Amino acid sequence: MTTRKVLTLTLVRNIADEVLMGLKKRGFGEGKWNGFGGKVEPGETIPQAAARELTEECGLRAHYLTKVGLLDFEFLNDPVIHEVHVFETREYSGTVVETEEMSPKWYKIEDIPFNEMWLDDPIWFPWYLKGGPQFYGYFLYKGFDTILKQELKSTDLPPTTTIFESVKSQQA
Ligand SMILES: COc1nc(N)nc2c1ncn2[C@H]1C[C@H](O)[C@@H](COP(=O)(O)OP(=O)(O)OP(=O)(O)O)O1
Repeated sequence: MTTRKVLTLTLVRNIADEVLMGLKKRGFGEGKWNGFGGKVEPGETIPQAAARELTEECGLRAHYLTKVGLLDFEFLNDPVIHEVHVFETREYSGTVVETEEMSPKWYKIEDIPFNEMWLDDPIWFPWYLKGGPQFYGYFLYKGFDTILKQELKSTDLPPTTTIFESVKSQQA
């Protein structure tokens, strides 16, 4: 029987259209560049978890988060499926800082370090970058270096946005 671990992954874009990536310093995905995120804790909504993880991992507070996609990762002989909710923000406050978990760096789109990221990233990232409806992806991994099955499709859902009024009012 499988169980689902619900996780978030947030991509931050600046006015120069760069993407903030984080080099994971410990734990799952150590040594890989990724967006910012982690487990949804009891009592949190998924966007609240995404906002919290973003602040914990790179210091930024999102003014809003737009849900751009959903990714399911299954690992052969592992009953735990990673259900990863992917968000984007382009409005935030605070200063980018290195944390215990992540070393952040802005990347121009053409310089995103796909060869130092999860194998699935070069597959779905271009869908994210081109915009449009939310995407859905499924990846079956054998270990962490082989993808046995993959599916990526567009859904009919438009991107949905959660605005964090408390952050906005703190700015006023
Ligand atoms: C191969 O599967 C994955 N690919 C990609 N590109 N990203 C993934 C995959 N599986 C999970 N992720 C994302 C989702 C999260 O943003 C992180 C994992 O978060 P982490 O393990 O750090 O989350 P927590 O369990 O909350 O960890 P801490 O309690 O240590 O913060 O990677």
